[in-house]
Amino acid sequence: MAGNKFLQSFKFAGQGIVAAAKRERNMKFHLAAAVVVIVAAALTGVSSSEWLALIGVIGGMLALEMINTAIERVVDLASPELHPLAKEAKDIAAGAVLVFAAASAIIGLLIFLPKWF
Ligand SMILES: Nc1ncnc2c1ncn2[C@@H]1O[C@H](COP(=O)(O)OP(=O)(O)OP(=O)(O)O)[C@@H](O)[C@H]1O
Repeated sequence: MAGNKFLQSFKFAGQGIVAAAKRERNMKFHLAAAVVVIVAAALTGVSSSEWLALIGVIGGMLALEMINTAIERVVDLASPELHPLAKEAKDIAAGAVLVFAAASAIIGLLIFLPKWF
C-alpha cells in the first residue's frame, strides 16, 4: 500500500539517522554542539528570527554531515582501493562540511557575541 511505503521510508530514514549518530564521531560532535547552541540560545534569549537562523544552521549542519557520511560509505564501497577520484570525492565532501561549519560559526558569533559582551 502507498501509505505503508510512505511510513516505511520514514523508518529507513530514522535508521539512517541512528546509524550516523552511533557510528560517526563527527556526527556525535555536531549533535553535542547543537544541544549546546540550543541551551545557550534559550538561556541567553534570542529573537524569533535568530531562532530561525540557528535552527536552519543546525539542521543544515546535521543534514550535510549525514550526506558527507553517505558519500564516504559509497566511495568505500565503489573504491576500496586508493584512487585519486575517491580521494577527491571524499575531500570535496569534507570541504563542503567545512564551508558550512565556518558559515555556521560566523552566524553563531554574530548572534551571541553582541548579547554577551
Ligand atoms: N579510497 C581512497 N582513495 C584515496 N584516498 C582516500 C580513500 N579513502 C580515503 N582517502 C583519503 O583519506 C581521507 C580520510 O578518509 P576517511 O574515509 O578515513 O574519512 P574521514 O575524513 O576520516 O571520515 P571519518 O572520520 O568520518 O571516517 C579522505 O579525505 C581522503 O583524502
